[in-house]
Order: sequence, then structure tokens, then C-alpha cells
Amino acid sequence: MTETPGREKPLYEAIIDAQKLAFAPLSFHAALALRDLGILAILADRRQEALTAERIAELAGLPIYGVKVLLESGVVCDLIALEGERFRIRQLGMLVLRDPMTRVNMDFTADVCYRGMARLQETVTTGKPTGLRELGSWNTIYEGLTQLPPKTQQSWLAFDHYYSDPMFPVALPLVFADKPKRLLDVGANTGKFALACLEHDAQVNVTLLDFPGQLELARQDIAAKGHSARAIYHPIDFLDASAEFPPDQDAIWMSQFLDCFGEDEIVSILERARRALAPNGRIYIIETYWDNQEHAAARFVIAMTSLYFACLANGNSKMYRADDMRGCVKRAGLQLERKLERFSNSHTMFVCRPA
Ligand SMILES: C[S@@+](CC[C@H](N)C(=O)[O-])C[C@H]1O[C@@H](n2cnc3c(N)ncnc32)[C@H](O)[C@@H]1O
Repeated sequence: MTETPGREKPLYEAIIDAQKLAFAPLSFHAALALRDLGILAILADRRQEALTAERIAELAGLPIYGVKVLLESGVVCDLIALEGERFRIRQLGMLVLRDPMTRVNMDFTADVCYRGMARLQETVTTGKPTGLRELGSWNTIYEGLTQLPPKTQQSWLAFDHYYSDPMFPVALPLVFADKPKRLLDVGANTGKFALACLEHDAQVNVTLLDFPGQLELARQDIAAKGHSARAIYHPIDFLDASAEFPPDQDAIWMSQFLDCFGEDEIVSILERARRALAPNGRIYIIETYWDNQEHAAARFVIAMTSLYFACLANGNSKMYRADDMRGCVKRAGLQLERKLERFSNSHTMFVCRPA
């Protein structure tokens, strides 16, 4: 892939961008405080009338000094406009307050990544997820997912689900066009896709593969919806290359899963998936490739997510380019039967069969 450099910005704009980077952790916390202390909501609710700092402090029930500090940082960060002595919310402030993607990303950054990310340089030099120490003493974040503090776990799950859930209804007809009777959900997490499959097709049996804690959450949700009879829970550590998958699967589903592993691990997982296929079975790999995005915001979010994988998740995984995954597919003895590029906003589906 060749990146064509765009025209350079004027120097004065680049100087401001450089200062935004220099102060990024501070402006991040200012935006978070403006959001979570209710100041942005106060401004949004009274968008027609600009408010003085004193009035905002009064409405928020906060000391005037801190409110002024936040408001003024919000002004230079373009969240808030200053009109004479009064403040009014701007478009960026509205996005921080109301845009679901921005909220999910800010919560994930604040609750999961923020403290650990200060160890990024150590991660790069050692290849270890050194930031994970801030959350717990596991080798990977996945081992500890169900033991994270509630707010951290909630922000992790919200981030995961935000980028998966809307894709499931688009993917279901594609996967079920082949009428699979046995489907394996590899890295099933809390069972959202497995549950969607069980509700979509009354004939399908689904086996869920993940760590035991995640499977227990899935088991509860699937039982609550009355589908326990067609669900099998198979605890596994995918890093154990000798852990084969349950065989004779018509469809093997891997959604936003392979990005949790390094390339050699991906090849090992795909080889085991290949061996678990029934004669006409297919493997469905769904990923968001950072080099294959329509919108600059999606490309930015996906590329930044690699820093989380490095520093907090496991130290050797990342968001891949489509060609990286194509290479792993080939190494695992599979052929790419179909490639559905951005079949659902940011997601690309590889449909694979044994070569
Ligand atoms: C990013 S989530 C993807 C969840 C879901 N497939 C989706 O589309 O949202 C990755 C899942 O893989 C599981 N996982 C990662 N590494 C694992 C390992 N070594 N053994 C077992 N499960 C693992 C995690 O527990 C998590 O549930």
C-alpha cells in the first residue's frame, strides 16, 4: 500500500495541530469533565441563549473557579464559543455530548486505556502489554475481562458491541443463505451473535468458543431467551495451539476476533478452523481493515485501536490491513472464495474454504 501524502497544511495550522497533540491528554480530560459534570448538557439545553460562567456554575452546582477553567479550555478546543462574556456550545461540543461513537470512544479511552497508555514506549521495546498492569495481573486483557472493575468492563463491552452489533443483521442473511445446521462462533464474547443466529433460524445449533467467564455471560443471556437447547459452550484458550475446535461445522464465524492475535497465532487459529469444517463448510472472517475505510473518522479510530491492542490487550495484535489477513488466509491452507468489501459500513467479510 502506498500512502499518497496530501497537500501540507499551512504552517500556522500545523503549529496549532502540534500544540493540540502536546496537550492532548489535558484537552481530553477537559472535554470529559465538561461532559460528565453536566456543563455541555446545560449549554446544549439552552443553545438559544448564551450563558455567563456564573450562571453555568449556578446551574451545575459547581464552584465558579473550576467552571471557568473548564469553559476557557473548552473555548480553545472549539467545544464552546465565547461571545462577549457569555458561552454557547459549538458543533464539536454537541458531538462530545450526543454522538454515540464519540461517547463510546471517549469512555473506552478514559476507562480502559488512559492510565496504561503512558507505558506505550515500554510496550514497543518489550513487545509486552505493559499498560495492562494498570488493570490487573493477567497475561492478556481477555483473561481478565469478566474481572475488570464494573465501569471499565462496561466501557470495554460498549466499545466492542458498538462496532459489532449493527453489523449482525446485515451479516445474518449472508451466512444463512447456505442454511448451516451447525455454526461455530469463535470468540463469541457475551453471545450476541450466537443469540442472533438462534433467533434467526430455528434449525441451527450454535457452539460458542471463548474463555469460561465470557461464556457464562453468554449462557445467561441465551438461557433467558429460551434457546439453551441449541447452544453448546466450549471453553478454550486459543493461544493453546493444540486446542482443536469442535468438528463438522457448516459455518465458522469470526467477527472482530482475529485482530486480537498476532499473525502466526491467526494462522494457527485459521488452520484449526479449516480442520473443523464439514465438507461444504465455510469460514466467515469479519474485520474492519484500517486501509479500507470510506470515512477518515473510521480510519482514524481503527488505526488508534491498534495502540490499545499493543499496550493493553496482549502486546502483539493490531487492526490489520486487508492484505495482511489475505496472507494469513493463504498460509492457513484456505482460499478466499468471496470478499464482501464494506458490506456493513466499515466491515469487510472474507468467505473462505479449504484451498
Ligand atoms: C474483540 S472480542 C470480539 C467479540 C465478538 N465476536 C464481536 O464480534 O463483537 C474478542 C473475543 O475473543 C476472546 N478471546 C481473545 N483471546 C482469547 C483467547 N486467547 N482464548 C479465548 N478467547 C479469547 C475474548 O474473550 C473476546 O470475547
